Amino acid sequence: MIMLGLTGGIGMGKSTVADMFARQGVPVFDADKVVQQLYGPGGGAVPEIERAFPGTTGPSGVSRERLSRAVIGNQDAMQRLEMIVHPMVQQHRQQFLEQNDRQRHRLVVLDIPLLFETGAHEHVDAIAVVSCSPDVQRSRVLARTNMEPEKFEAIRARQVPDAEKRAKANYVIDTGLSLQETEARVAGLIQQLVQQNQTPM
Ligand SMILES: CC(C)(COP(=O)(O)OP(=O)(O)OC[C@H]1O[C@@H](n2cnc3c(N)ncnc32)[C@H](O)[C@@H]1O)[C@@H](O)C(=O)NCCC(=O)NCCS
Ligand SMILES: Nc1ncnc2c1ncn2[C@@H]1O[C@H](COP(=O)(O)OP(=O)(O)OP(=O)(O)O)[C@@H](O)[C@H]1O
Repeated sequence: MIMLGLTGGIGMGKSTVADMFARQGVPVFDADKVVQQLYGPGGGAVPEIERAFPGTTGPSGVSRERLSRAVIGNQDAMQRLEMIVHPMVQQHRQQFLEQNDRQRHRLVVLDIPLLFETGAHEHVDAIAVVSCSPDVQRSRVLARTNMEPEKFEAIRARQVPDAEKRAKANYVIDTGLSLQETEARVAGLIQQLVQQNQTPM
């Protein structure tokens, strides 16, 4: 089974591209989705987050708005949050891999926003990075609700720069194109990876 790590800076199109893989039948592990579950009502991270950052959770789980205010731009706080969340995400990833290995899938995608930052890139077989120009990235991100230029810059400052990611990647997926064109490239990449791994289904 080939494990393809998929990553990219904020707003570069990682979730959109991960959906393209999933639509074409490739199992996708979505780290952000796991975090959403962990933060939801009764989620596994809620009690520890409340202990570390009092007042940031409630009956519907973690308030991302309040948690953002407590951690973004504060290195120590962000690190404490990561020490709570990342081991939980890793555990879910392990379960996903074991399940798909048993089912003998030839290719799986691990959609991990912080692939390099967390060292997860050392545990995958190949790396694909989604990338577009800084202008396109910025305009996509600032179009979101709950996003201001300062928050965008603070998040970006914590991420490995795009050029460095591209240099370390085996494949760069251009998301500055039309959705159709990017999807066609994803299809080509799947074909190439599956052909390389000729183990029986
Ligand atoms: C800081 C939080 C509350 C902000 O929530 P919000 O809903 O506003 O933003 P969202 O989660 O969509 O993230 C926006 C962008 O920031 C990036 N990002 C998230 N956490 C981090 C981090 N610890 N370091 C660098 N970039 C990060 C994401 O990849 C994305 O590109 C949230 O991102 C969080 O709890 N992060 C810690 C958990 C984590 O590291 N998640 C990343 C994947 S495991
Ligand atoms: N060719 C393309 N490939 C990917 N996304 C595109 C493309 N063209 C336009 N978009 C748009 O760009 C946006 C990318 O957002 P997306 O949520 O996928 O980014 P992300 O990298 O997952 O963000 P974050 O890291 O903040 O979670 C979407 O609204 C998507 O429709």
